[in-house]
Amino acid sequence: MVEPAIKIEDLSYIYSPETAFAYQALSNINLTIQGETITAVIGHTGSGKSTLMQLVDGLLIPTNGSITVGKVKVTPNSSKEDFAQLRNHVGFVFQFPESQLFADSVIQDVMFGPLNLGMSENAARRNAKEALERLSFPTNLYERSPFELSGGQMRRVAIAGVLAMDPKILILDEPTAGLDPNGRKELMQLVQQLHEEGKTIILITHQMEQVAEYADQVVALSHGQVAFNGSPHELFDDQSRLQKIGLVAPQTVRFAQKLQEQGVHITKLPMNVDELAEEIIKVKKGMTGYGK
Ligand SMILES: Nc1ncnc2c1ncn2[C@@H]1O[C@H](COP(=O)(O)OP(=O)(O)OP(=O)(O)O)[C@@H](O)[C@H]1O
Repeated sequence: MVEPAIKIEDLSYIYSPETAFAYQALSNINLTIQGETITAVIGHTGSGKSTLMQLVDGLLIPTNGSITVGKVKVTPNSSKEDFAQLRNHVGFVFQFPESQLFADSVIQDVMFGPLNLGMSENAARRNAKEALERLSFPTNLYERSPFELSGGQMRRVAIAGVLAMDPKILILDEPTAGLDPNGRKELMQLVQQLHEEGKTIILITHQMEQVAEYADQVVALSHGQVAFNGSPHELFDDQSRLQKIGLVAPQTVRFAQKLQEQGVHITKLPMNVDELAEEIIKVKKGMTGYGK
């Protein structure tokens, strides 16, 4: 059994506390995220997803409660070193991470994080090359300015910069935003591959298709609280709960539910197109059918 990667207990966060602008963004969050899983964090705009993930990455200090990642536990009274340790375990790929590229060359940009962690020049270069290779980034572009690259290539360089630090946990904030369909598919294949290599992945997303297809666990936030925590199947199976949190099931699920309304027996809610096709083939072969 894999250890929990992240344990969040009674976590609250208030922006600008004790001022006229004080705003409670998170209240009493209790969550466990298992290691080596893909967890989707979803919820309406302003529900608190980014705030929660910045806390998990040690970029914000909790107002109350605690976050434990491996042997590191941070509370409102933890030291700067504790927060720095948390950041060593967790890599955060921000939305549109390419906007944070800055170095003169691709390789220099990707080496920045490892060097910052105190690695030697050689070790940082090795890690950077490995990360770029893993992202199938062309070697002949390593010395190119990141600003001369295409949008998809820039995104890869930015992600490589985080991977080069080899974090056990990887948070990706809307990683496919702004990419074309091919770019989206390639990026999600990479996410799947990193997961298979043992990384714990947290995906902040508004795309229910991604949740259904890739997530093992889904955490839905609503107004700074956990409104749902379970499997995608459990989430999409309960239409009234979905409506209450303001979410819409992915098309494959809605299609199957429409068939169910017509009396067609569906053996399993399909989480992707392949599973939907399987269900339709079963109906066609008469293995299932009306009301069976
Ligand atoms: N620096 C800040 N100061 C004050 N309030 C903030 C700050 N950052 C975020 N908030 C507020 O906290 C709440 C949660 O914001 P957060 O960015 O975590 O939501 P989100 O779910 O990530 O939204 P989105 O999907 O739009 O990215 C929102 O009401 C937001 O306006």
